[in-house]
Amino acid sequence: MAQIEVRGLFAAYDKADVLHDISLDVKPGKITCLLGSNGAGKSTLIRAILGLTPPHTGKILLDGHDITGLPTHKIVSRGIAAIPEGRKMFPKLTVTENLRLGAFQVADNKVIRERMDTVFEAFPRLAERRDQLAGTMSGGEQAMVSIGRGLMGAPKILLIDEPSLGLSPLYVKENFRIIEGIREQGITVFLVEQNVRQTLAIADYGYVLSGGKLVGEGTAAALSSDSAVHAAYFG
Ligand SMILES: Nc1ncnc2c1ncn2[C@@H]1O[C@H](COP(=O)(O)OP(=O)(O)OP(=O)(O)O)[C@@H](O)[C@H]1O
Repeated sequence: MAQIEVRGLFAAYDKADVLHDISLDVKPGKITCLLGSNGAGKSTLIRAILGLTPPHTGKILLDGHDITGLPTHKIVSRGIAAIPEGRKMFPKLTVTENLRLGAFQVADNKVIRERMDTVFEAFPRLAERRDQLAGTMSGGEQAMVSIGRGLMGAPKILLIDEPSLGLSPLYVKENFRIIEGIREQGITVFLVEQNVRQTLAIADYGYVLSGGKLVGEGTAAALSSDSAVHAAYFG
């Protein structure tokens, strides 16, 4: 069974229709990607899953339970964490303080310390810079803080919105390697991206969104050799 099932979803902002009849599955322990160019509706789908932009038609199931229309805090408390586009963080707080905020619902300091140790193991650079103000870190390091903060909630599912945005190729490579490591920990990943080549190199399965509609899907290997995907994204 898929961990997230989206069925016949339509979503709109006021009168502007954005998503049309979206159905997709996010399988447990896999990296599922959603590829699409600017304005395709990728972030809107993440918002719909999180209950921030509830769909006007269609359903979203989490582990077989209907979560459509639930408030965001209830959805998040069922084990979904989201890493927003643009590495939103608190620039005047240290790395440790930013990470701590990712576990705000946890009262036990021992649990918090253990989770932080796990994050520092995954990101040795954050361990070295744990007392640095996050706003003074490089873009790639801020991306690590952002992913690390998501992991502090010990999610079952991580929704990641365009982690490669604005990063140098070296940092993109490093962050994508980290996302592969997240899958190795058994965490389900839904990765929304424009960077087709790098995304398909780590994903298991993918969907292609264009103008708010799904125009393709398949295994990462199949999508890599799909002529329509190539025409749309590789030029
Ligand atoms: N709050 C909003 N109110 C009205 N329209 C919106 C709002 N947010 C997004 N849109 C519109 O919805 C469409 C899809 O936007 P969305 O952010 O989901 O696309 P995206 O694929 O994530 O794009 P990008 O890669 O540029 O972030 C766009 O036409 C955008 O202008």
